[in-house]
Amino acid sequence: MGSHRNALVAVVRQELAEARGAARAVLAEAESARGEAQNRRRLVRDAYATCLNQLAEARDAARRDIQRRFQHESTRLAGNVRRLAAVSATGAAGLPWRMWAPTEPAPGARPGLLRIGSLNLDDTAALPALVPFLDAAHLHFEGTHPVADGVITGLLLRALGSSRPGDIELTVYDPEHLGGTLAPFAPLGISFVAPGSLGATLDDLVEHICRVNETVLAGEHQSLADLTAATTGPRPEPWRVVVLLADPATAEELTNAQRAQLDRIVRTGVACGVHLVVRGLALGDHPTVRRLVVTDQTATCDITGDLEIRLDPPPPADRVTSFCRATAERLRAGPPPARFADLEPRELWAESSAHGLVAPIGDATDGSLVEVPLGDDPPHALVGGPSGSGKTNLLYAWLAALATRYGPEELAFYLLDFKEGVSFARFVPGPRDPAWLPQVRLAGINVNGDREFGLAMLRHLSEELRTRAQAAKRVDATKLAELRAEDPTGHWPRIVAVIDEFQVLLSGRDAVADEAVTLLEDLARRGRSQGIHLILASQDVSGIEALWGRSGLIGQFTLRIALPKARRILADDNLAAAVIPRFHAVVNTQSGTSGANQVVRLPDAGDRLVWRSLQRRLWRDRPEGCEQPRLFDGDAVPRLPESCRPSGPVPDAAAPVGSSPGAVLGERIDVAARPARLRLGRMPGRNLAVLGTRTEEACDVLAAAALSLAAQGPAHFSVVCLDPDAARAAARLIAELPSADWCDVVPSEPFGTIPHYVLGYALDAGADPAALRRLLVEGPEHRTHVLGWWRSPGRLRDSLGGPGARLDPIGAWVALDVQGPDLAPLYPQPGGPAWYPRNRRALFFDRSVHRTPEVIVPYEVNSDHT
Ligand SMILES: Nc1ncnc2c1ncn2[C@@H]1O[C@H](COP(=O)(O)OP(=O)(O)OP(=O)(O)O)[C@@H](O)[C@H]1O
Repeated sequence: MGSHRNALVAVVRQELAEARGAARAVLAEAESARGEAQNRRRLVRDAYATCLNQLAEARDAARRDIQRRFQHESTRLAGNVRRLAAVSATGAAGLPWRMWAPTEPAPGARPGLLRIGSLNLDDTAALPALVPFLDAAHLHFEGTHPVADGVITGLLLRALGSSRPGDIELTVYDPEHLGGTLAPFAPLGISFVAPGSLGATLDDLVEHICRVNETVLAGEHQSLADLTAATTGPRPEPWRVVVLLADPATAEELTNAQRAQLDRIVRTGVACGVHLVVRGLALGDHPTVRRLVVTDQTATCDITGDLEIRLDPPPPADRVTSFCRATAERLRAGPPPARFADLEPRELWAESSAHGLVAPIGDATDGSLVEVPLGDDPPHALVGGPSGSGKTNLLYAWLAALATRYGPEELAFYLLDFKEGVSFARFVPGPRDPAWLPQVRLAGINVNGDREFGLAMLRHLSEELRTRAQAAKRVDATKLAELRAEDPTGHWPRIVAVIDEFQVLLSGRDAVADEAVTLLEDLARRGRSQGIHLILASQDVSGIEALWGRSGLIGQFTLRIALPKARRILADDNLAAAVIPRFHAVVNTQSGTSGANQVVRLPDAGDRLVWRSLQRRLWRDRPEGCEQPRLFDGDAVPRLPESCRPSGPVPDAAAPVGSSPGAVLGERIDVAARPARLRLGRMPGRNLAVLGTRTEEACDVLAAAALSLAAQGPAHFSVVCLDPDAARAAARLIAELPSADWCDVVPSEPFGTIPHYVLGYALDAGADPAALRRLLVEGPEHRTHVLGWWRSPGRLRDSLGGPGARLDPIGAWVALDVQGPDLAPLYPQPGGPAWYPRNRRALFFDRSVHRTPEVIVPYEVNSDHT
């Protein structure tokens, strides 16, 4: 029993021990799980906190970024809007009242927007609040009447101030105050509609719209705005602005018929330039109606939605009145004359000159531009007016109008001014401005002493005429348009040759005048069909009279332009030029007959800066290969071209010698500015005498001749200088020549294997006559030539042996300050050439090539060596 119990106890004990052990294990496991869970919870808590922090940071960063972007974008957009506003409401349309002044619109500019106040957006500077009006909208106001009236006053002043006087006709219906609300505008001659006459006014407006549609737009244009944009010149019809300031009681008085008329105007008015500004009357819905609701100092507009507009104060009444008075005064005086810029076309170089040249030179008294034609009829123009009457100005205006319409492929200018002055110098590159007018091929300035250059230009044009006539003949064309059609790839621009003070060319009974008249007659007669047009201008009635004597010539100049007080430009019984005011001109395309006059107001085209900016624009657009014009400046001394100087290695004595090297003596007075050359072949008489007392010029002629000869091949030079004043120039020349020696006397053994040139300075001062004679007579056969300077033809003869000495060995001469008759012994015709010495000009005669002598300009050779 006892053992049984003990065994049971042991079993129980065992089981209890096991259960305790199991419970302990479970407990340990639970505790470890709990520790783990607690750990996880801590981790999750920590992560959660971190996450919250990170999210807060990210949110703050995103918010800051959004705010920055918003700020940036709103500033940018506001800037855009401000810039847009600035171009949409320029000058009088947008300036604050304290700075306000009327501004004339640019030609062809469309009306913009008008400022009424400002828009305040968060964080950005205020933006201007603008509304459309002319050519765009009717305006309808609701709200406080006095505030609306102030806004209307401002809008009207801005619209009037940014358009031309007379471009807006104002009608006011103001039954409450009988016109008093807009009384400051009264000086403009506005129509006030009496109470009870509104119906008639609306009927009038409807009729006006019908008329504009029928006769002005005529189905060809959608609106007056389109028509104005398509044409140059003033607006065909003024805008009609009708202000209706009613009160609700009046509104009820509108009859059904009146309401219907008002609705018609709302629908059709804007296209025909009729605009309503209405306060106190209902206006039907239409896309052209803009609605503004005004309260005390603020407004909203359907364009800007809910944004609040802070209204500008109304303009001061005295400013409105003074503006209206000034405008009325300007209206009475007529429109201001066209400005230089008004002559410019909408598009540069868009015209073809195939059928002629048409360009405005100014405007008529009604403001429309007056276009002057040149082509088959009229082909040439005669311009006249006394000194200071504005001829140069007129030519500037005309040339600018032509040069902006016709590109260099269509038009070429040849410009010559015989006045003392440089009026055409602005068209060619200068020291301060490298630009030139791309159409100008040639410009002559300070030409008054050099009639030969006028002749050279006429010869050049004559040559061009011949080329064109031949080309036309080949393709059976009778005029330029046909030639251009047959030869589309050819370069056949119309040529306009302007000769200011042309009478200088024709004055005098000499060979220059005779040839000039012959060439002018030919150009005038045949130039018409070949696209060569002459514009002759003169202040001198005797010059014009010289033309009247030549009916063959004057008859071709059917276009006449007479400036104030011009005489004999128009027909004798046509007195228009005597009565026109300053800065006006009479344009007459019927040879000046009375009845064909057109009076033109000329713009001021003289401003150098304005001209320069126009010319720069044209110059930048010049086609590739457009060459710089040839400038002949009578006051400039040309430099010996580098190509005429020896350069590089000394010519090899074994190199071939040309059969007749050419000595360059000076610049020819011709269009190409070629050097005048004397051929020195192996023939008798191939020597040169430079005659005259002007040491410097004589030295320059000899130096240019010697240097140019040295540049052409191997040659030896012997320099004999018998005048101490020329010694310096002679020494300088020797220094530059590749092979030269200084001789005290004329060389006695002159003949060698290469050409030998004896340069004699002041040979009349004691050269041995026999040696000199032998050299002159026998030298050329042996390629030895004398290039000598004698101070007069008499002393030349003396140095060759005295009164009986023959001058045949002198085959060519250059005369400086020697009178024509003194040259008779060296000239084939009795009496000598017609020559009156001029500074820095010389007469060159080569017996073997010249029929008559040629005027040349001695080159400056050594100015850089002193
Ligand atoms: N339409 C114009 N508007 C304003 N000023 C003008 C106008 N036409 C000419 N002038 C001015 O009048 C002056 C004389 O004009 P311009 O030099 O053209 O006359 P001109 O007949 O060529 O005189 P001249 O033959 O003596 O040179 C210049 O100062 C010029 O600026």
